[in-house]
Amino acid sequence: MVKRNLVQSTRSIYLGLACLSLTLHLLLACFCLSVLQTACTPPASSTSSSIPRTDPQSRQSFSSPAASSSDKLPSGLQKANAFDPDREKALRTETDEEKTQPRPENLKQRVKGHSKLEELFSHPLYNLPRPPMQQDDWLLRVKADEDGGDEGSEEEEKEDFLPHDSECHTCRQSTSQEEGYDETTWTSDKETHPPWLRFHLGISRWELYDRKDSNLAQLTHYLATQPILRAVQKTGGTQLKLLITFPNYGQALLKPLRQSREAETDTNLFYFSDFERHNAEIAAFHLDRVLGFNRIPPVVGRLINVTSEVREITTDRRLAKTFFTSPAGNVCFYGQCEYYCSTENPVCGRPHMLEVSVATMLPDLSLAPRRSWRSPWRRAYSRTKLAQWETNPAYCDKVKQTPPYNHGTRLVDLIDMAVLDFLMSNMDRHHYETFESFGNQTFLLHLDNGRAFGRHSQDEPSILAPLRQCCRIRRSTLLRLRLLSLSDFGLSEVMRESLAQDPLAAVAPLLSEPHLSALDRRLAKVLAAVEICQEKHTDVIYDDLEEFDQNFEPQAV
Ligand SMILES: Nc1ncnc2c1ncn2[C@@H]1O[C@H](COP(=O)(O)OP(=O)(O)OP(=O)(O)O)[C@@H](O)[C@H]1O
Ligand SMILES: [Mn+2]
Repeated sequence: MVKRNLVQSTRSIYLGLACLSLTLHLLLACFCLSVLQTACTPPASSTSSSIPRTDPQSRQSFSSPAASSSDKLPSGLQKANAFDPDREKALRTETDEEKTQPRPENLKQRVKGHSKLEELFSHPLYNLPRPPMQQDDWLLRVKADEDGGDEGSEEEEKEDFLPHDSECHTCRQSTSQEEGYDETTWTSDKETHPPWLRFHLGISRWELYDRKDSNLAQLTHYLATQPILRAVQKTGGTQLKLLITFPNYGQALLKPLRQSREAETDTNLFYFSDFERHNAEIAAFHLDRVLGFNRIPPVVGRLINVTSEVREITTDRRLAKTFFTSPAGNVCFYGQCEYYCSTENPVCGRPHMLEVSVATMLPDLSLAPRRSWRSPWRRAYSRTKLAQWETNPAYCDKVKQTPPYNHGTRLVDLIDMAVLDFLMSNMDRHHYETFESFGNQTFLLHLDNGRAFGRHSQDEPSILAPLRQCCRIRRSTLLRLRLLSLSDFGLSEVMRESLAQDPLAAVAPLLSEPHLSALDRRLAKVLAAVEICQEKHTDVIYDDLEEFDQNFEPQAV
């Protein structure tokens, strides 16, 4: 009996021990699993840093060293994280956010692969070698540190960069901190400069900007998104426009929407009476770039709140006085200027939001003076008189003998401008400007394009008078025009694609289809005009490609 009890109790002890050992094994297994999982999951910071970034600014030197080093992660490491659900989610969120942002570079990515615009820009005619740059080929230079000491010179440089307030008559001068301006930390190091300053420092004797410079996309993004700290009326010219200032002292010229994009200019209206068009300013910048000129300061479209971004912040009393609420409940203003600044011609938000064009300001005149030239093909600006060039077919012979058109590239530069203006039907090119420091050896600034793209159903042959009368054209311009007339590219197609990069394209296309097809029709007319010239003359082509390789003549061009 005693023996039987002993056997039973021994059996239960063994059973208990077996259960205990099983529990311990289970616990050990759980512990191991959890430890192993932790070892496989990267720390939070490395998860986010391995996310591919499409934002070019995150690649810039402005980003922290940690962020930039993450871009250099070996591809194997990035692959190991590919199936992390959290990371996948974060990736999706970031991509969705980016999609909603009006970033030109995002749009560019979406069309990548079959982008006619990119194909065009990769053509040798859009990548012509420039002669080596001399010091005086740059418009501005960062002041050299004469003492050799870094710290002292930084202060000096900061002051050199500060914009002068030449346009501001009614506003206060005050310290930046009070007004909400950023503290400037710019040094002679290019990487510390905001996009507007890089643009200024990149202006050369030959062009306003380098199309391939990544700063161009940053500058347009900057213009489209920076908070507006100040808005005052801009003097000069005849129509209402504002000078706006951003927190890091960048400035831009703002032109408001005054008539719908579809409205064709009344044929009975004098060319100098038409309203300016905000979309014309934007489209002109794109057209000039597509033609390979790079002579228009970058312009973007933007939706602004006229109440919070103009009325409530303006220090311009003359402007503030003209605000009112329309019977429809929209906030309107009309400002003070020569043309259309009256209650009968208000600029109105819906009820607050207004489409505008925002153009980068050129360096202040005190830093980079400009010379204004009266165009020899200027219209009479009279209701009764005709200009000389309209009545004298041999007018160009006289111009060709007159400085500065008798020497260098000035005449073909003017003809480039006439081609641009004919394509967009701009009859308002009475003057043009150049940077004084470059003398006569420089490009022409194509400023003020607000009266372009007014009519699509008609072309204006008189705008081509300089080409028809002088029978002269730059070879590189002609070859690019021929390239753009080929079905592989198509001016209207590349323009449609280029304009789709603008933030306002999300509201409505910047140029309607009839305007785009007018571009193709007019391009054919320019090429026909050159052919007629070539039938009569032998010296039509100004060969600016002579010094380069002769292979620029593409087979089909
Ligand atoms: N991006 C710019 N940066 C600096 N100055 C500019 C810029 N655009 C225009 N300006 C200057 O401002 C002046 C007026 O601008 P704009 O010609 O666009 O005005 P406007 O009212 O259309 O003139 P107009 O009535 O003569 O057509 C120009 O002559 C030029 O000197
Ligand atoms: Mn104008």
